[in-house]
This record gives sequence, structure tokens and C-alpha cells, in this order.
Amino acid sequence: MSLNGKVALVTGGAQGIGRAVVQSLLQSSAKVAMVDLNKDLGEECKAQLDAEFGEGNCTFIECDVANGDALRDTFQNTVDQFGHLDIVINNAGITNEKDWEKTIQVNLTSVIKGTYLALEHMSKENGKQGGTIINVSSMAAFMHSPHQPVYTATKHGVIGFTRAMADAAIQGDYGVRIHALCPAFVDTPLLQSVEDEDNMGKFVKFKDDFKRSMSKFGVLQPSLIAEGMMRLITDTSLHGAVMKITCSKGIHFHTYEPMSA
Ligand SMILES: NC(=O)C1=CN([C@@H]2O[C@H](COP(=O)(O)OP(=O)(O)OC[C@H]3O[C@@H](n4cnc5c(N)ncnc54)[C@H](O)[C@@H]3O)[C@@H](O)[C@H]2O)C=CC1
Ligand SMILES: CCCCC/C=C\C=C\C(=O)C/C=C\C/C=C\CCCC(=O)O
Repeated sequence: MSLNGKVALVTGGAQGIGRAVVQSLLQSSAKVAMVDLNKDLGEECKAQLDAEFGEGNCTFIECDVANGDALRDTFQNTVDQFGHLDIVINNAGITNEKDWEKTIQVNLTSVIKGTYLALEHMSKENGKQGGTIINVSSMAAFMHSPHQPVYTATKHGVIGFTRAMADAAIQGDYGVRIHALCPAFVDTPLLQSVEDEDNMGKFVKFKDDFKRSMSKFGVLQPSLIAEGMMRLITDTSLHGAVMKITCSKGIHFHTYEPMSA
């Protein structure tokens, strides 16, 4: 399906899952703002994407999503360059149990801020045209590991926030579809960080537990996660979906009991 004329913003877009999603969006003819902390990687990535898709389709914006003012400017900069905004992927995430407050800031607070900024630019409540938001959580939202307590907490938080906001969007008639995406292990540089004492602090001693999980459940390729994202973006019947992607079941959806209250 063509996303011709659509404008997307992807955080953590210079590497790993974000990079794969940027590529898929460009393949579908969207314009993309690739947002990342890593300037060198972002510029290198943009040069490669310009060579493949032509100049003017992708812009790189250097931004630390944990800096609220910089994130606000990044959204505005995207709209200034491309005219409007239709798709926001809040993907940037880290695993740092030593600086665990930073992990909460990047993985949860910035996802909340990114969702509110996306609504400012896309919600019919604000006179905009509607759109789609995807917040990247993890299968760590449905299971836990002694190796990553705060990472696990942030990913649970992303699901709770996203489901509540999806209901607010439906009941408030925002015209914005809001989803959470939960991959199992994916072959990206983030997976290497879990063996590093600088990241894991005292929990590094549980790394064998983590590695056993990886060999038990397998490791996915970023392209499959991008495929799941594209399904959430293009299937307009989906609203408030919690998509899971695992080696055993591929792309599928989590189902919840109806609320009794
Ligand atoms: N790799 C995996 O096994 C899984 C990853 N995830 C989630 O997917 C998302 C993407 O992860 P990966 O691609 O694996 O990670 P990655 O480490 O390969 O790439 C993350 C990108 O985000 C950027 N980034 C980090 N902090 C940032 C900040 N404060 N501001 C702006 N950009 C920042 C990095 O520079 C990097 O380019 C994360 O939210 C992660 O928790 C979820 C499930 C599994
Ligand atoms: C709970 C472990 C957290 C590890 C954090 C480091 C890297 C991040 C990886 C993830 O976010 C993925 C986390 C956990 C789930 C992995 C596999 C579950 C597969 C379940 C299944 O196949 O049924």
C-alpha cells in the first residue's frame, strides 16, 4: 500500500528496529523524519537513504528524546519541513539498570511526551487531520526477567499508557489510532548491551538467565518488526491494538478480557 503524501516521525530511527521501519516507510513512499541522539550514525544513515530513495524524502533530526523541549522542537521542525504529520513511532529505548532513572525517562516518559506531541499535531480535537501512533513496548511487558527490572517496568508502563490513550482517542473522537508493539528478542545492537556491567549494574550477574531465554525463544530480524508496524499503520480497522511478534507465533495480537467495571 502506498503512503504517498504521508509524513512519519520515527524516534531512535538511525539503528536497529527504528532504522528498519524508516526504510519500510520510505519504500511505501512516505516522507520520514528520522530522529536520533546519535548524530554520526544519523547522518551516515540519511546519506545511504538519500542514495536509495532520492533526496528530500528523509530528514535526520538530532534529538535526545529525554529532553522535552528538544522533542517539542523536533515535532515542529518535522511539520515545518514536510507540512504536516500523519504517523509517529515512539521507538527510542535503552536498557540501563545502573542509570535506571534515565531508562524510565527514555523508555516511558519520552513515549508519553511523544504521544501528547503527536496528538497536538494530529488530533481532530486540535483541528488536525488524524493519524497513527505506535508506541514500542516489548514482550518484557508480559513476562519478567531478574536481569532487567526497570526495563521490564517501563515496558509494562508503555502498554498501560497506550491502551488508556487509545480508549481516550476513541471516546474523544481524535481521529488518531494508537497502538503498542511488543517484539520478542530482535537482532540489534541493544541486545549486546545486556552483557555490559556499565549498563546492567549488579544485575549483570543474571546475564546467563537472559542468554538462556534468548536461545529458548530465538531472535527475530528487524525487518519482521517493520512488517508488523506497516500492518498497524495501513490496516485502518485496527484501533488500540497490542501487537506481539515472536519466533513461535510470528505477528499476532494480545487479547484482553472485557472490562467488568
Ligand atoms: N532489540 C530487542 O531485542 C528489542 C527491542 N525492543 C525495543 O525496541 C526499541 C528499539 O530497540 P533497538 O532497535 O533494539 O535498539 P538499538 O539500540 O539498536 O537502537 C536504538 C536507537 O535509539 C537511539 N536512542 C537511544 N536513546 C535515545 C534518546 N534518548 N533519544 C533519541 N534516540 C535515542 C539510539 O541512538 C539508536 O539509534 C526500544 O524501545 C527497545 O526497548 C523491544 C523488544 C525487543
Ligand atoms: C525480560 C528480558 C528483558 C531484556 C532486555 C534486553 C533486551 C530487550 C529485549 C526485549 O525487549 C525482549 C524481551 C523479552 C521477551 C523475549 C522473548 C519472549 C518470547 C515469547 C514467546 O516466544 O512466546
